[in-house]
Amino acid sequence: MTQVKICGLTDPDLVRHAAQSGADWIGFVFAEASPRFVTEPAAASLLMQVGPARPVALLVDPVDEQIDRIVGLGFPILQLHGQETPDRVADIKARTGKEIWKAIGVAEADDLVRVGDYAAADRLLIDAKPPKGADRTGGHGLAFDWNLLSAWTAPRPWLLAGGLNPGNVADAIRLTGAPAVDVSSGVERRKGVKDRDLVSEFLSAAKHS
Ligand SMILES: O=C(O)c1ccccc1N[C@@H]1O[C@H](COP(=O)(O)O)[C@@H](O)[C@H]1O
Repeated sequence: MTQVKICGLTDPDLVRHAAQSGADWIGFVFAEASPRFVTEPAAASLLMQVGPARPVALLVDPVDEQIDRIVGLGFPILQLHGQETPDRVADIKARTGKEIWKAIGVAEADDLVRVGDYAAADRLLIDAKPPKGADRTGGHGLAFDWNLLSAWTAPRPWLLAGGLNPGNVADAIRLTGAPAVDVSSGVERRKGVKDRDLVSEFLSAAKHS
């Protein structure tokens, strides 16, 4: 069954709802430019609501001090969504011993070549590139051309992200063979505010495809 991450939750009821509805992972965004930003104290309290889902800390080019604080909160998984190099990802893996995900922005076939360099990442998150001049590296609700993945062999476990929603996630899984998917904007009616029904619909569509 396809695994699902719901990312960018800020409300304890929604965290409980996503977990009880079958989300495998729940993501918390520690990037201040994001409309889904959570402070570390807020995250500490949201973490108590994740139930059987696994929490993921989304970080953008984090310094060591931030990493240490986030690990101290109890996050078992760090999603690196900035310009982290393969060496920096390896450093963070060695420093924390935690499960590390590395997001890769894709717009053309060449973008997939460099994923092989990220040998220290436990999982790759294949996402659309942000629009030019954007103030943040993800969470724009934009998809890339999924056909780029149809003949791609992933070097390690991976998730598909970027512009997914309840209406397109089944097609995306069918076309790309993604074993796991990640959504943020596609389960919101207002930017940064998750919608219970859309979260349920997304989980149902992804899990039944
Ligand atoms: O969600 C954000 O605001 C965000 C900010 C900075 C980096 C990444 C962010 N979100 C991640 O972007 C992808 C795709 O999101 P969307 O579904 O297209 O809105 C996803 O991995 C989010 O975790």
